[in-house]
Amino acid sequence: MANYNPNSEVSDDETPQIRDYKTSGDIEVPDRIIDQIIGQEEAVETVRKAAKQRRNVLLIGEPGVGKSMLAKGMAELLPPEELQDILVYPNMEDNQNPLIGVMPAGEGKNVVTNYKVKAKGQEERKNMFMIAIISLILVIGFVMQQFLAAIIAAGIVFLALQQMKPRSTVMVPKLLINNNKRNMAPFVDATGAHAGALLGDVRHDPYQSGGLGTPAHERVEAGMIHKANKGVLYVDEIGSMQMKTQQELLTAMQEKKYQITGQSETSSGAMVRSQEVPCDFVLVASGNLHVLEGMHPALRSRIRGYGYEVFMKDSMKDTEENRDKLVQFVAQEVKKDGRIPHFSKEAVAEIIHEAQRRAGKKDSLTLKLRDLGGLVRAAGDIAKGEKADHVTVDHVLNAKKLARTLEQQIADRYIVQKKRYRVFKSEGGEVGKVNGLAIIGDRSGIIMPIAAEAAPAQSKDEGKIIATGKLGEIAREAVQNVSALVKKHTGTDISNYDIHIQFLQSYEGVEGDSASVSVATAVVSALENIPVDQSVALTGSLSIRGDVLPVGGVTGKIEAAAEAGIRKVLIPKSNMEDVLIEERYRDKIEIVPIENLSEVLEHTLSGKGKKSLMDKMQKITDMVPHGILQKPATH
Ligand SMILES: Nc1ncnc2c1ncn2[C@@H]1O[C@H](COP(=O)(O)OP(=O)(O)OP(=O)(O)O)[C@@H](O)[C@H]1O
Repeated sequence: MANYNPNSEVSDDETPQIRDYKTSGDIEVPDRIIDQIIGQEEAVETVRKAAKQRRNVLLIGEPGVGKSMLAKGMAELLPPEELQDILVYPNMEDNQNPLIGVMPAGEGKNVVTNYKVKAKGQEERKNMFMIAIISLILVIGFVMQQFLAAIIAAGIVFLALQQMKPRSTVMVPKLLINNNKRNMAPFVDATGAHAGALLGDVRHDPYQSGGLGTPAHERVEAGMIHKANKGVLYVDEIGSMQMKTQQELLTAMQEKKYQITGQSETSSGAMVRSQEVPCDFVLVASGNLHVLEGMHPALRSRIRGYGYEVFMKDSMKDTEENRDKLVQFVAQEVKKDGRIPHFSKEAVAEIIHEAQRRAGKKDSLTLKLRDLGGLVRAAGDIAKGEKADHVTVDHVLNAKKLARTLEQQIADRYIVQKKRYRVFKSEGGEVGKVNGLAIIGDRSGIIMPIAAEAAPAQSKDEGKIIATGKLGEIAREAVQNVSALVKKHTGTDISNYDIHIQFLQSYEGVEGDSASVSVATAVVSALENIPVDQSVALTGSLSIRGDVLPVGGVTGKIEAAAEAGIRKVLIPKSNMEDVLIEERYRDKIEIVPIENLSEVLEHTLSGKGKKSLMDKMQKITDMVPHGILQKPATH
């Protein structure tokens, strides 16, 4: 693995020497979608196997990691020679039950053409007959010098024949599924489709009686399950599909054929029901883990029993081989976009650097490639706007500033607003108030100020923990965890107090489980009446033993703290290797690794009372060397 230090500026010798190329334009992009999928080797392998055996697949994973790409790739692997055309014929015996014809792809069009020729011939013969009769009447009338009578008689005969003229006996079938000239099995994305679009429908006809209406067979519309016959039917977020529709989907999957009927009960289409229409598709369902909750159990068990379930990766190891794949990814995205210039080698390296940052953990590269593709396009647009020959590092850096996600923009606004209204401070000391850190969305950090107040318990039996809002549960848990520690080591019994916890102006989308260390600090400060240094912000999850456990999104949190003017940030020691903050923040903020609550208090508490509390704790630590409150490390 090349010694690529992401925390330093990209320079020549740090640029991954992955391939001999000048710009991404020199990189070959594979033709097949399946070969373009990066970092999901197991999933690709499974899909290859599933395609061979025509098995259904359930893909579970984060958004934008390549689920729909895999489904498309699978369609490419299915044999196109099996494709069929499907025709709907009128049923002379039962108009409401149109007949279905299936033939190899390409033949359907010829059949319809033959029928049209026949129908046209029949129509022409009928018209000739009518013209002959009318001409005869007119000739006889003229010969008998009865002009008016002849014209009237011709008119009456014309109308009578028109009225009596039987409907053409040759009714042209409708080409329901046309696979003519298709060189790949169909890929049909049925995400969010309603029942009619998915299962087929029969259109309403207001003139259904009296012979004026459109024949039933012409009103039959194929559903996506039929269009996906011999190909792939892809349904993302399958759990949000109505249960009844999922049930019907399962039936179609098992039977491999499904009758088409009008989906609306009040429509005349509901009276029509076609013969069974083939729908021999492979289902590729996808979504995140929550999707399983909304999934019909029988459908899930069908896939489990007769198919494959795949959990997609959201990051890959940071190896030279995998960085190579990201080079290919950049080339692919540029080619797919078709309008932006190619990337210089250094600009590609900057994208790889961003992939490392976005992975949020040590030695990893993100596989949330839809988002990374967004950065590629944004940088490309900037370069194109400047009429540059290729995209440079500066273009990528500018794109990172400009193409901020919604969550990043919300996070920025939060910082500005909270600063303006002084919801948090970045200097001085305050009792019971802590600058916690949280993440919104994927990786955007925000300051989440937490305030605690301790008052003697109102109830005689036991004090209460009063914490409201979405994060209340986390606060209660954190206080419960810390209560044993506090009692044992400071002598203060939390149960004698009512503890109020408030997340100041917290945002609903915040992931809060990493706030427990901050909550505990706020509570200790409030109970002991010792101020907390407001130039410090912290994140970490607290165990009941007082250990600080790792959390997610440390890079985003540290950057948010630096942005907010905080000078020191405490993060779990085990997260240190996940830190990949941008160069511009490096001198602004000190990052301190913490392992236990003692260290947290050592770095956060300030002023009067701190020394005596720490001394008290130190004594106990000396007595219990491997206890919960270990000796604070010196940093
Ligand atoms: N593993 C990957 N390899 C290459 N490109 C990828 C990969 N994952 C995502 N992409 C890029 O991101 C785009 C979106 O990916 P895709 O639609 O397959 O994601 P998804 O997992 O289906 O997401 P969602 O569930 O939100 O639809 C792709 O068109 C491709 O440009």
